[in-house]
Order: sequence, then C-alpha cells, then structure tokens
Amino acid sequence: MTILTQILAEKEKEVVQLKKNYQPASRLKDVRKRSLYDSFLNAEEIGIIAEIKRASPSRGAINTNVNPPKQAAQYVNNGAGAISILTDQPFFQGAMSDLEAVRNTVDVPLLNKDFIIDEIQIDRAKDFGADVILLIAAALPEQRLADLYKYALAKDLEVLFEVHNQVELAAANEIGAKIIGINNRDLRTFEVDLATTEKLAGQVSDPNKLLISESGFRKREDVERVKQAGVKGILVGETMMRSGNLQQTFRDLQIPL
Ligand SMILES: O=C(O)c1ccccc1NCC(=O)[C@H](O)[C@H](O)COP(=O)(O)O
Repeated sequence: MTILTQILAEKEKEVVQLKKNYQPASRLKDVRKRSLYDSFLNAEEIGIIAEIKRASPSRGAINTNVNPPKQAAQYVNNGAGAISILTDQPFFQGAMSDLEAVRNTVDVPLLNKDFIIDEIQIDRAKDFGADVILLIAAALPEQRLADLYKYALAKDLEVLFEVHNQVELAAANEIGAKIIGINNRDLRTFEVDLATTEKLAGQVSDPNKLLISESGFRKREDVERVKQAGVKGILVGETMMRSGNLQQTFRDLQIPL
C-alpha cells in the first residue's frame, strides 16, 4: 500500500467523523477575497507560495515547534505571495487551527493543503479561512475531481489542481482548471525531479493558465529551471521550514520573470 493510499484511507475516516460532528459556520473576521490567480498571473517575478509544514511522510519531522502565524508573517515580510498550510494531522502534524491562525495574521492568499475527497472538507476549508483548496489528480477519479472542482468554485474558492503526469494534466484541462500545480514529487515513490515540471509545463500553451511548480526547491538554479519551462510560481515547503535565515532564502529563490 502506498503512502498516498494510506493517507486517503485516513481521510475517509476523517470525513465520516466530519459528517457526524462538523457544523459548517464561518469563523472569518475578514471575508475579503484574496486571489492567487490574479496576484500571480501577471506578476513581474516568480511568485513564491511558502508552506507551513511541520513534518511529512518522506522527510519525517521538519520543524515541529513552528508557530504558524509567526512563521507566516515572516514569510510575507520577506516576499511570499501566498502561504500554503498543511492541515493534515496524522501524516504532517498540521491542524485546521493553523489555517485559522494564519488567516488572522496575514492578508495574502492562503492555500489549504490537504487531501480533499469530499465536499465537507471544502466547506471546512472555507470556514477556516482558505482562499484556495488543493485537488490532487492522483487521489480521485476524474468525475469526482470535476464535481469537487465545481463545488469549490461555487463556494468562491480557487483550486490548485495538482498533476504529476500527462494523463493527470489531460484531466486538469478537461475539467478546465485555471491553476495547475505540477508536483515534482511522485507521491507514490517520493522521488523528486524538476524534470517533471520541464516536461509537463511545455505542454501547456494557454497563457491564461497559471502554472505552479511544487516541491524540491533548494536553490536559485532550481527556480531558473522551472522559469524556463514557463511557470509563474513555485511552492516551497521544507527549504522554508528549515531556513535559519528566511531573508536570505527568499533572496536566493526570488527571480524576475
Ligand atoms: O512531502 C511529502 O512527503 C508528501 C508525501 C505524500 C503526499 C504529499 C507530500 N507532500 C506535499 C507536498 O506536495 C509538499 O509539501 C510541497 O509541494 C512542498 O514540497 P517541499 O518544498 O519539497 O517540501
């Protein structure tokens, strides 16, 4: 059984509990919409989505003592255009309260990074302050992805539609995804290869699609590579979470388009 299958099995259980116990209700003090698409598509430099990621299946503990709102404020002060918050508990040690706390601290678009398989998780993401949700093509059949995509849009949320191969990219196009995340990490093997972005980004010719390259960014040359491939943004987790000098890390990764 792959880790992704294990994560999805846990999500099934979480959804059963949510359906029993969760009462949808907005917790937001500020309901202004923040658009990842609008802020990244025509920016003059590669946009950085900096991630709050305490731990992961592939890397174990990364930074378990992080204070999410403080970390998010530092990200924004150093130039992050958006923040991703991993809210899965069993595998990433995240929490929905992290998302809410970050929402009450910064005003850039927030991505709720989780493994969404059901509408109730989208309701919850919205209630806790997400502007963007993640749909992972590898996680669900195409029709289910299409249903969840539509549901998120109806809730006035944006969707980062994550792909890792050509079949998944075809699904993204079929569904009409405007924001496509190309994950350099194979979620089944954990292998990370920036060539994934180089290969898939070259197949997207529509300038109105916002391409984000995800995972594996360590240094400036990594960003140069995906910039050449045509992406407008990168999603960076571990490098941010382990950085002892965020100002320097952002300086290294920020490059003009
Ligand atoms: O990171 C993992 O080990 C992982 C395992 C299984 C499913 C998802 C996983 N990560 C989620 C992500 O996509 C990354 O957190 C994100 O792209 C940032 O990656 P990195 O900069 O390499 O930490």
